[in-house]
Amino acid sequence: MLISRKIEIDYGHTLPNSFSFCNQLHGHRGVIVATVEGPVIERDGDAEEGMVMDFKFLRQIMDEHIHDLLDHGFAVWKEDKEDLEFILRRNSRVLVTDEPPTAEYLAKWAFNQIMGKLPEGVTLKNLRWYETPNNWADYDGQ
Ligand SMILES: Nc1nc2c(c(=O)[nH]1)N=C([C@H](O)[C@H](O)COP(=O)(O)OP(=O)(O)OP(=O)(O)O)CN2
Repeated sequence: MLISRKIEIDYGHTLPNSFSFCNQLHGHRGVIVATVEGPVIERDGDAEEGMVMDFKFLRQIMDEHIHDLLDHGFAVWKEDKEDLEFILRRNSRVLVTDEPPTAEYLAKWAFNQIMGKLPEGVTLKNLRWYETPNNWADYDGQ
């Protein structure tokens, strides 16, 4: 059985080599959807009986390992020296990325952030990162 949980964060980024306005310092209301798979718990009297896992716990994992690292923060590429220097001076919440902080990169980053944090028997199947309501990336670990 698959279940999904969505969280939303506000973050800034820039793609310095982009030919479009994405090369500006700008922000997004990111929407992040984690889809996990596991058996439905059937233990009588278990607080999670009838669930793959409690949505509440999935949210806690996403909040701690994604939201709390980037919400109201800025994702900046390590090679983008000029912006990196400014952002590190200006912001206390900064995600320094190995590659340009595209939706693709952030989907992979978020997947890896929560992959090993799930309960036994529950696996992360997909991480969807909406950069805008119309633009998103999916990462399934491949
Ligand atoms: N494959 C990717 N393409 C682009 C990315 C990306 O992460 N992966 N990012 C950007 C920009 O950061 C930009 O924020 C998105 O630009 P745009 O397509 O103009 O988004 P809009 O929300 O303005 O588009 P709508 O169609 O109005 O939703 C660019 N490309």
